[in-house]
Amino acid sequence: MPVPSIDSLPVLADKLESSKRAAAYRAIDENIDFKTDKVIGIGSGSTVIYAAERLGQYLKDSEYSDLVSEFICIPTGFQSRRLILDNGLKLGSIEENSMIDVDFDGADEIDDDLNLIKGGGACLFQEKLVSTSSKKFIVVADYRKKAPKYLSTNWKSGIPIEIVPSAYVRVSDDLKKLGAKHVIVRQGGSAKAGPVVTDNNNFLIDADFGMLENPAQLHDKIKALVGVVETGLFIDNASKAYIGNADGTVNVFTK
Ligand SMILES: O=C(CO)[C@H](O)[C@H](O)COP(=O)(O)O
Repeated sequence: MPVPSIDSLPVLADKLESSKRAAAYRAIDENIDFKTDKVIGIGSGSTVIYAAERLGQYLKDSEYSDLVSEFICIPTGFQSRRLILDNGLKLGSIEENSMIDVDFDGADEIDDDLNLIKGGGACLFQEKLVSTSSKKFIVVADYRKKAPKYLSTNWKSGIPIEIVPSAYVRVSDDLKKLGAKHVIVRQGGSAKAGPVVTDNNNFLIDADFGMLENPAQLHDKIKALVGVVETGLFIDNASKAYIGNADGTVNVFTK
């Protein structure tokens, strides 16, 4: 079955979903070299669902199927493993494939320099492991994610930080000393009494530092705290961002 052209797709009733699908489909169409790429990163969240779906469409197209069936897809967590398997793609591990050709992932906020806040879906450590192991890291997102200037303008939940569970009091105190206005250990809400536990059996802290004029410097300071595994600030990592609009058009930002 040939890969459907983006223009021929039925319009989705939900404009936000349309924008995510348009961004992810175009990102896949324009950033995989089907002849030379072999190892593909598949991130987490609701937008990357459409990236895995598009790759699944290529798998069913006889012109591409032999090549795509040989692709090894590297997940960034439990949800992304399922996306790979549910779309018929070959699941691989980062232990066996430490060099990734191209990675597709979502973001919670994106600034003009393509610095990102990630971790809204609690997968930031594996997302960073995969994105920083990739020759190209392509961000797929909807129109709500572009910061007018500074990160933490639209994303108000704070910077997600993965921490070793026993260090949560110490790291919370240290983050306040670094200037965080509000620090919480992320809770499971009605789905779980107590903290969210990541795919790596760690906790997450969301730390609100207000708008970030120098995200690189803040990342370095947080990363240096004892107990911090990784921060959700992705600095100088993304190669391009595909941001879908409500009308189905897509803006592409390049570094
Ligand atoms: O960082 C993430 C998960 O840890 C996601 O990529 C981020 O939250 C974006 O998700 P969505 O595409 O659902 O907006």
